[in-house]
Amino acid sequence: MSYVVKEIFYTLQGEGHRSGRPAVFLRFAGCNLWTGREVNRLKAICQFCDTDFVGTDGTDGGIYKTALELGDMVDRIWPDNFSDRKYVVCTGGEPLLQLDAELVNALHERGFEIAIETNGTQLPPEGIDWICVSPKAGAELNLTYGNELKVVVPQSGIDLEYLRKLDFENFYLQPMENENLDSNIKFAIAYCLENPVWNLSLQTHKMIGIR
Ligand SMILES: C[S@@+](CC[C@H](N)C(=O)[O-])C[C@H]1O[C@@H](n2cnc3c(N)ncnc32)[C@H](O)[C@@H]1O
Ligand SMILES: Nc1nc2[nH]cc(C(=O)O)c2c(=O)[nH]1
Ligand code: SF4
Ligand SMILES: [Mg+2]
Repeated sequence: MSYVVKEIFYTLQGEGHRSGRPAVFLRFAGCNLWTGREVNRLKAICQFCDTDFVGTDGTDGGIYKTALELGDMVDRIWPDNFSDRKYVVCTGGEPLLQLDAELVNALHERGFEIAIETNGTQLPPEGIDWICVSPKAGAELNLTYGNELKVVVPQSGIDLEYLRKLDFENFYLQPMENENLDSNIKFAIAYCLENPVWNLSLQTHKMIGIR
């Protein structure tokens, strides 16, 4: 199995429960909820995406022919030493269109703890260490368990009362970045204060100017 990768980079997790944690981000190309092309955005199931996941032209992007080859590249990007803290966040695009048992094994063999950021439409291979699901209105939610549920708000057609009963350890609301960001933040704050199961997740990497 080969892997189509947009980019690989080392940064701090900006969002959710583990925000602030150093991680290699492995961004796969392609998504099942949007082509990634602006001309198709308004026809997409997911219309608010903030990410360019088309093609292989990012840092260390490319088509990796084997899990071993991709595992080696991720390992090369982790700093020397600190081998007990190795952490990779698989994202995209939709990582579960490509992440398979072979790649999970290759990353584990190199000492990585493996996280995913997923839209929840696909089921994961076994062994992923940290699952963050971010459901999308109008898309089937098939992955209903994990470590964190991170809902971008507001989204019409998303039922937060239903979602908070699912089998997750942590529940986050993340304000949608668009022209209404300020009011989206206010909405998320008010909702968390009234429904304290929910915690606020801010996209901190955007505030501090890192990737
Ligand atoms: C680009 S997605 C890639 C992973 C996967 N496809 C997903 O949707 O979870 C990574 C995270 O960014 C969130 N996100 C995307 N666009 C956003 C926006 N405009 N504002 C806030 N969060 C956004 C997603 O909901 C998801 O939690
Ligand atoms: N710093 C940083 N943190 C992130 N957390 C989730 C991201 C993503 O695009 O999946 C992301 C990202 O793109 N950058
Ligand atoms: S599901 Fe994720 S990657 Fe796909 S378009 Fe939506 S936010 Fe972007
Ligand atoms: Mg991002």
